[in-house]
Amino acid sequence: MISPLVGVLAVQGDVREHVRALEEAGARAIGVRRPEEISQLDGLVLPGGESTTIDKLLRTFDLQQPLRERIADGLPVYGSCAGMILLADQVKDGRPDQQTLGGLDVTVRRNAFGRQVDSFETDLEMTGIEGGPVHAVFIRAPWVEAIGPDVRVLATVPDGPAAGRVVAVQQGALLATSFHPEVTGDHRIHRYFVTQTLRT
Ligand SMILES: NC(=O)CC[C@H](N)C(=O)O
Repeated sequence: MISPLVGVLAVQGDVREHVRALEEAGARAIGVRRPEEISQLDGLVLPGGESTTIDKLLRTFDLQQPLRERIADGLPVYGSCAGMILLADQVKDGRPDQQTLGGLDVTVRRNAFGRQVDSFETDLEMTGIEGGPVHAVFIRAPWVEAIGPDVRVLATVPDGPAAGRVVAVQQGALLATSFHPEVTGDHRIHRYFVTQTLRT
């Protein structure tokens, strides 16, 4: 079986960690920063970083339109943190001129966990991920505030001040987490995503 080719958007953010995690999950992984690199992909990861910066660079590098087209065509995409914001149709607390790629029928709130708990870690159960809880690392993370009818909630914060907040969702080929599995050495979410790229 030929392993799928999964791109990691490489304009800003923690690209290398995702490339490594995807390779360990059985994919061929490449950094993507040019429009002509998009058509060959079987899947794409939008990494964490700063969504306003990534948005600007997507437009500068003429990547926004081709990416929107491939997302509309059903390209499997996994967005983590800033990547979740980029996939969301609606953003609260974004910059006034902030745009997204969209496709995921959700409203996310940027930097939602507030200043006191900018960054935190917790263990959570995630639908579709077997073998026990996932260690979730949140870094100035968004959460999901509203979801459309076709969106499945895969994980919520189990306890603490943000208990019940939605932090992992899926809609068809689009997967998004508020947290960063690429920094934990646990590649089950990347494996889950790579499996999704084989289905389409
Ligand atoms: N770790 C992250 O990706 C942080 C996301 C960042 N706060 C943003 O709004 O884009």
